[in-house]
Amino acid sequence: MLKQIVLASGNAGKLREFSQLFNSWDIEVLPQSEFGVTDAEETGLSFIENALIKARHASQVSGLPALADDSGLAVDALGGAPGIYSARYSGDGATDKRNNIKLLEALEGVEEIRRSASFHCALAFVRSFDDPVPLVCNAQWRGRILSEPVGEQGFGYDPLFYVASEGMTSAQLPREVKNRLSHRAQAVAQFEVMWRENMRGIDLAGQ
Ligand SMILES: O=c1nc[nH]c2c1ncn2[C@H]1C[C@H](O)[C@@H](COP(=O)(O)OP(=O)(O)OP(=O)(O)O)O1
Ligand SMILES: [Mg+2]
Repeated sequence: MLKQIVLASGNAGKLREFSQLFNSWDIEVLPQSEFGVTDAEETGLSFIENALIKARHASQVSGLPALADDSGLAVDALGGAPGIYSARYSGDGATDKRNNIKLLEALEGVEEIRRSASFHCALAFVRSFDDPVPLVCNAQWRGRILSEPVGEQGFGYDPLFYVASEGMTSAQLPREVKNRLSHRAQAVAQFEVMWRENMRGIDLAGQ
């Protein structure tokens, strides 16, 4: 029987990537919206704390195991900002576009060699809302922030994130390439190892 887990995210770009990343798994990963789960307040001080908050919230509302992703962009020249505040960087009513504009303003005049940055992704998986032994993983992807957006694919800060090994931004990468290299892809690969070690033979919420 197909096992169901809730994906604790309201971000359409992430949900698209996860549906591809989990494509070959024998579990059904359903977005939190299908269970009426609304956004949790991200009050943590780290990606992993926020991922846990989101996963526990989605599990509590849905009654199912839940997986959450908390991710963001840390720019070295900005002391790691916007970091866990990446989605809220441009304040109330923040959008990807406004966040990108704010980032370009913050980096105005900063020379190319000092524009290094990392995407971070923390994943948290809980079997139930009060799971005392969640599965957690963390990964990062190094790049450099361009001076103007390039590319139409992906979401968030992708048009500004230049990936040297590919010679293009993550918004220009074919999605299967982003889904091989990205912080999220690497975190899911770690998660797959943990899943195999920890979940073998475990009944998911009695399913
Ligand atoms: O691969 C990525 N490519 C580009 N940008 C990215 C990526 N991964 C995270 N990001 C940016 C988007 C957002 O500004 C922040 C995530 O914030 P984060 O709170 O984890 O997600 P969110 O609020 O959009 O949705 P949700 O919390 O429901 O999962 O980092
Ligand atoms: Mg969020």
